[in-house]
Amino acid sequence: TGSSRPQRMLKAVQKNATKGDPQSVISAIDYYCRHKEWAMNVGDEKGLILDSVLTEVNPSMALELGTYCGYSSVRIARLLSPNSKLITVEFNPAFAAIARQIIAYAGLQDKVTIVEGPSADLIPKMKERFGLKSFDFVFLDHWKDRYVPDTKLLEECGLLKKGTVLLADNVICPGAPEYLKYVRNNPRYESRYYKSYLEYTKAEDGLEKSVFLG
Ligand SMILES: O=C(NCCCCCn1ccnc1)c1cc(-c2ccc(F)cc2)cc(O)c1O
Ligand SMILES: [Mg+2]
Repeated sequence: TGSSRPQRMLKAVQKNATKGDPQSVISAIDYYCRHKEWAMNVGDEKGLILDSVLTEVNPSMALELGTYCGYSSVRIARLLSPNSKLITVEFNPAFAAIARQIIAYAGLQDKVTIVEGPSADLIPKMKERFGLKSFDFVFLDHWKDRYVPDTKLLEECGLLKKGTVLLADNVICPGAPEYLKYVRNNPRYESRYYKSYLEYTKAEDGLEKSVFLG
């Protein structure tokens, strides 16, 4: 059997990026996925919006739901202050194995913890496992029908505090209509849509930024 798309992406990073240089890892993946083989990374255009929101929030504790190959983990971790951390949740062990190698290649392994398993099971264990009180920033990029239940779970587990920023990928394509309804009609959130494009394509997509009001 041949290689997988994530394995080919890792090879492209090892071939074209410089070890310990996160920006070169990001550029190598974006080049590969734009010119060789599409893949579901947040990508360079939506990535710039992610960067700007991150710089504004400057989180101490960040959570990512949906690691895939670690592209957005690298984008997030490269912008974190010293002693700040990213926890990223991946359901698929094969994805997690590649992500671990790509994050390590970028030299960001000390800032990122990858946890494997269903977010529904892992979220309620976060406080005890990582000794954390709450997250300042959450990037939602996993199964689109899990955005609402996992947001409710984060609320119920007391993992959101006043001012926590949720940023959701793909709210247009593939789409997360229930999530948009949930955060936009909810007095506990202040929401805003950032129009952009589906990674490496001309199709519309965008990010929804929602501030938890406590
Ligand atoms: O499905 C996506 N992501 C979830 C992957 C599995 C998550 C597993 N997991 C991790 C933790 N808990 C569960 C996704 C899809 C697309 C897309 C867009 C157009 C198209 F034609 C095909 C696909 C674009 C994205 O940007 C995406 O993020
Ligand atoms: Mg996505």
